[in-house]
Amino acid sequence: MLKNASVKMFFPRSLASTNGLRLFQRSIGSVNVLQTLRNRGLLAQVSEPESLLEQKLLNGDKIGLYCGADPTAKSLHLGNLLPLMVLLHFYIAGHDVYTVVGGATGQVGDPSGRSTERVALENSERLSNISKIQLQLRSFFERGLEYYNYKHKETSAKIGRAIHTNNNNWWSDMKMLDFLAMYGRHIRVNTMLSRDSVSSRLDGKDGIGFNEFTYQILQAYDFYHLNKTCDVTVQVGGNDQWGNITAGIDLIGRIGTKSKKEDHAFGLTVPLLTTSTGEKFGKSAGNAVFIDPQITTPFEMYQYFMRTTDEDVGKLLRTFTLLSNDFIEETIHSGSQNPKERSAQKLLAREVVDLVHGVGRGQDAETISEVLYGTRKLELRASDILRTFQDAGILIRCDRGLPLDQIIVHATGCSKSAARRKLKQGSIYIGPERTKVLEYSVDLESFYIDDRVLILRTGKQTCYVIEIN
Ligand SMILES: Nc1ncnc2c1ncn2[C@@H]1O[C@H](COP(=O)(O)OP(=O)(O)OP(=O)(O)O)[C@@H](O)[C@H]1O
Ligand SMILES: N[C@@H](Cc1ccc(O)cc1)C(=O)O
Repeated sequence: MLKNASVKMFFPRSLASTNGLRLFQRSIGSVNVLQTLRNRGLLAQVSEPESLLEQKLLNGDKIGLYCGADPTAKSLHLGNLLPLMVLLHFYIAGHDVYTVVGGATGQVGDPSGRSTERVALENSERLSNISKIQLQLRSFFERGLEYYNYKHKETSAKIGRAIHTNNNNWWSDMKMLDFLAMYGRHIRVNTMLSRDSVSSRLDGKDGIGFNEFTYQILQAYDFYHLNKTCDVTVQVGGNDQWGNITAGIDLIGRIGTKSKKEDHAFGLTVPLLTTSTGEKFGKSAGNAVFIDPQITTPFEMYQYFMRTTDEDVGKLLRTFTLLSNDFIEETIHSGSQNPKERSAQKLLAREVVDLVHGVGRGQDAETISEVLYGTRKLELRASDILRTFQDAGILIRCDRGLPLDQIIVHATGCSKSAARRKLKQGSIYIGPERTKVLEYSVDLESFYIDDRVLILRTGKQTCYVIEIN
């Protein structure tokens, strides 16, 4: 949580509002979604025959796609959103998307991309993670659609269906003997051994546990099950999931389904979002930005994107928003005339917060940023400031009539003598105009915004918003 907004400085200026069709990704309909994804840098690998999938899309065929997430944490993070963005593009183009929370697979542990075995979670923790992640998956598509509709006012898009499920639904009644008898012969151990997630562990001194070794079979069967029961033909995941996804394609290919023998299953992977040092951005690397507002507040997410470098901002705008590539290019080009404004970063931060936390939350985060950083003359009303700071959990309350030294003590937690020292040293500024004050006995009334809000700055870096009751 943000602790009363101790801040790093950046100085964005407001960018003109981005509503309107011109700015936005068009409804895709029979347009080739694969090409859209490629243009946005959202495709790492597509399984063959790629041209067949492309043709289906161009024919206007409706397809079913899925992506899974294991309940290994309380919350999804930004890295997990990449494959979900791919599903969102298909969803708004009229295709059906399925999400699978790994109630069953989460008990086993995916070895993909890891050099050590996962630590098993307590049942209670896993169950709690499952319900939180299910809610997040549902809300991602609801908010994604809301975000899309808000911007794309001209036509009602041809939306598909978003269906959310848990692989425990089909694994809980599965008997081991039945599974081995029915599917064991279709699964080749030599292929399993050759997958990166397994082969990379075979030479290490700890090897790999049987649980993690069999993980690919579970995910392969999930794909087979969804293919058979819901007509899902495409699985989407991060590029580290390629082995598990192709295991599913192999299984579907070997067993086939009577009704649609000619039907192929496909895999699409997204490039892994990495840190500047090339590490996968996620839970295991401990560098995740979570989408649960209790863990990473919308304002912290906004700040995270505001810190994007000029080199990365275009890529992230294409990845994490539905704004059209033309509009993104235009923004970056006009932003480069005045780099201090960081207008592309500001657009990115506002759009992603809107998409993840709901339309309007990006503007709220921008409001907080303007108050905290005093980037321009403050024209906000007290009610807007109070609501946004209250929602962000960083509003401080004080009784009317308290002298300034006591307000400083209350806001910062320092001692009364330290507060008076700060005043004497000239490091206290108050009010929207950042007026330097040296005396604790100063009359505060004239510095209040709408007679209810006091902005207090201690030094250049830290700002507090105080509601005067
Ligand atoms: N940094 C990332 N970039 C792109 N996709 C990612 C990233 N991190 C996770 N994913 C994808 O999100 C989906 C769900 O992943 P999962 O729930 O296992 O999270 P994870 O962060 O990969 O977990 P862990 O770090 O514990 O391995 C998978 O398809 C995975 O490839
Ligand atoms: N193995 C995936 C999660 C997943 C689970 C079940 C599936 O059917 C698909 C994907 C991961 O760890 O990222």
